[in-house]
Amino acid sequence: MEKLLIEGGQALSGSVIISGAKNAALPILISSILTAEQCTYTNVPKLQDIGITCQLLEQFGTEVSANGNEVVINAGTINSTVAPYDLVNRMRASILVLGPLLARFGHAEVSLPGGCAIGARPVDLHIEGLKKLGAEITVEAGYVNAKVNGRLKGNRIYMSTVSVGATENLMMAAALADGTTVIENAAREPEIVDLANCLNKMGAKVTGAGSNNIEIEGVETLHGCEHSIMPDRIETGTFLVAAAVTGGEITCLNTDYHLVEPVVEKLRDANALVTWDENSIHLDMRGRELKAVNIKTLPHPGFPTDMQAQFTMLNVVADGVGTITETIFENRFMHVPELRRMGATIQLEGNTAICPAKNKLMGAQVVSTDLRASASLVIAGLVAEGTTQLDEVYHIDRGYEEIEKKLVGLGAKITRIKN
Ligand SMILES: CC(=O)N[C@H]1[C@@H](OP(=O)(O)OP(=O)(O)OC[C@H]2O[C@@H](n3ccc(=O)[nH]c3=O)[C@H](O)[C@@H]2O)O[C@H](CO)[C@@H](O)[C@@H]1O
Ligand SMILES: C=C(OP(=O)(O)O)C(=O)O
Repeated sequence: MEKLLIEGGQALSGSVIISGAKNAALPILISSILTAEQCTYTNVPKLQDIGITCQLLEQFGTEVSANGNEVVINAGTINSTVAPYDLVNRMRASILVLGPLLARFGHAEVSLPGGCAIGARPVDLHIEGLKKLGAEITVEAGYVNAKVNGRLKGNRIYMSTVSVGATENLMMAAALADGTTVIENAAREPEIVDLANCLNKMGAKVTGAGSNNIEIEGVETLHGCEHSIMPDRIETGTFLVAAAVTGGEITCLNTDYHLVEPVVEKLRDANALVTWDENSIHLDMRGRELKAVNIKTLPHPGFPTDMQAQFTMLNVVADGVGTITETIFENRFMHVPELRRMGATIQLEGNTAICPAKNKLMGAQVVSTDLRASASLVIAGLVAEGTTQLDEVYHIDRGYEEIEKKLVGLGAKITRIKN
């Protein structure tokens, strides 16, 4: 198992290039299933989850070639519509293959992803939505078996809970359906907009992405495309928080302020000086006292749950009382016991984490439990006195491209130990 060793005490300083967004790249790579023509994607982050997605696509018979941050996929050669448990259980977003496989081939057999460290994460909305489009679906022996006679049929789908993944799955399925689909109470995340833009380049007719009513006029076939993945707003936010917490000064390049507005607002509440231009964001915390903030996670454009752990960590070392309420996932405070091992005082009351006062952290051996929990522990290691050993770093490799290389470039002392 690989570990990260982090020597605390360096203020981050300099520029960092932000990678393409994991959460946009996953559905977009999967959308290649919808066409028999070649699709070329650029600015794809080199991440463990991208590797698993490529393996999953290859398992269907798709031809995939990756060169740096470019991935070329030809799904004209698909000869299987089965997504097996051993790949799906390594990455929950694998469930996104269900809609595209069903829409193009009329059948799909996809393992249920199951829960993960942050919550039960059911897929009922994906299944109910596809049924509304005319699919016959049964769940047996841990697999979702879906089929349709002929094409899926466009319909009105009201989502009782705002779900990013279900919105994406249904958008992709509806793109090849017969007739028009309207997804009401759709998720509004920027990654949904990136997927819609990519689908439209393939000849789909999607309007309203980014609002809570998305309309998809189905077409008979889609064609290949070239698409550059949007910047990762969560990676951007994570570097900004790391710079704020260490009292540093950084510029995030190849990103977009509009993607991280809710995060930047909270950094300003925390007393950071933040400025931006068209594709960079600058944060300066030198000589400024970090202040605790109050946050409630919400679907976009609210504050993103994927930045909750990093801000919980910020509150641990900030002046004043900070309160963080998690409303999206029922178990997303796995970082709290690990932060406590480093000296953090955090009270957990239901779905709220209260940091009553400023703490001084000491390096310790801690363990990654999930992707963003790991990010918060890396940030903790950057400010703690002494050395922090972060175990099970594969979690962080799911979502941060070359994390230690980027941090070292900003002056951090961090090394990876490969056993
Ligand atoms: C690959 C990807 O893009 N992952 C993101 C995506 O996950 P994901 O798409 O899995 O998250 P959802 O938006 O679907 O989940 C939101 C809430 O809806 C619930 N739910 C979801 C589907 C369903 O069928 N039934 C149901 O009850 C979930 O348990 C959760 O409580 O959005 C989350 C919320 O912004 C982010 O934290 C993840 O980083
Ligand atoms: C929860 C996350 O991802 P996933 O949905 O892939 O587990 C995340 O990116 O923070």
